[in-house]
Amino acid sequence: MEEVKRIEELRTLLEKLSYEYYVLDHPSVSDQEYDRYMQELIALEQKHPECYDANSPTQRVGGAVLEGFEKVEHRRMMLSLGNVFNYEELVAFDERVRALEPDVRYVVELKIDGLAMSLIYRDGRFVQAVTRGDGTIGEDVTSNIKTIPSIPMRIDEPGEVEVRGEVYMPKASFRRLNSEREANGEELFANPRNAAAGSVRQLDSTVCAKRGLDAFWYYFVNAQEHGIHSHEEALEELSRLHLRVNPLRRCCNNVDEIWAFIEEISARRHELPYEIDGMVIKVDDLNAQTRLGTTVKVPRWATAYKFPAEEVTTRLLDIVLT
Ligand SMILES: NC(=O)c1c(N)nc(OC2CCCC2)nc1O[C@@H]1CCC[C@@H]1O
Repeated sequence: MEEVKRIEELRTLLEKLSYEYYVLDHPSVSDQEYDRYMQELIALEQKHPECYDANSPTQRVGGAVLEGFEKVEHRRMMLSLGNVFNYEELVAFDERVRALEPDVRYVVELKIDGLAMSLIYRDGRFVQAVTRGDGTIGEDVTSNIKTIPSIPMRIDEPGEVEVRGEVYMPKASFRRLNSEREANGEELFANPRNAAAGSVRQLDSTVCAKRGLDAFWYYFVNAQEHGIHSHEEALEELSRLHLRVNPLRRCCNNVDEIWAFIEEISARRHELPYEIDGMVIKVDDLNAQTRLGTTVKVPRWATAYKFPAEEVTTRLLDIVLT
């Protein structure tokens, strides 16, 4: 009986250590100690097959190679974003919003250049990951998304929880992958976004596991049913559930505050360890979002400011030099 209790103890401990390392970036034990606990759990699980749990820390990688990806219909459409390209268009967006919501407050986030993803948890356990696809129908890429160590396999929230965010390939992973491919005479990926998309579409999750993907989560579906009233609160709730949320964001009360943040980030985006292709400006209050609604595919309560396209050379230099 002791060993079965130790299995649950180790699962909980390894989840905590994983959270500290991959989400807080503040490990409390050495890699060697982490590996010792993992080896102990693997050995105990082999002795007790009756304790098998697909959400155990030992089950992130491996499993069968898939024939293809199941199509999945999203409960709620995964929206895309309209774009603005300059200050004047940003002012026009704000005026359209303010016509309905005079006291609007925004949350401005980085626009991670990856691929949109939906995670489904049921009764506190990760059950499925689905790509955005066309917004209505996506693909089940659960086995690949399980390999991303910053994504918790268990959360402290009952019932059905869906969160959405962006899976991306950090610049360091991209450089390493392309130098390996170059050494093997393989075709290189053009950019981290393509490399992330190609990795998530691997039929063999052990390949995806080696690609060093990560993710930021930015949307709590049905947040209002969980007593959440604003986007900022939703992000804080995602953090409380141990999901990895990007801290580089700012609440803004007007266009000039938004523009100041855009200029600040634009100046330092080459230092970031991941690629961004703009900023996302969202109305903070969830009731105001509902009142503003959406068009066919994009919200009226959010827009993306896109950075001006860069010379190819600077982009390549950026990836090589940083
Ligand atoms: N790429 C991003 O970092 C990002 C973000 N920070 N926030 C959102 O908010 C969604 C919520 C409803 C409409 C857009 N979307 C993002 O990316 C979108 C998802 C689909 C197309 C864009 O990549």
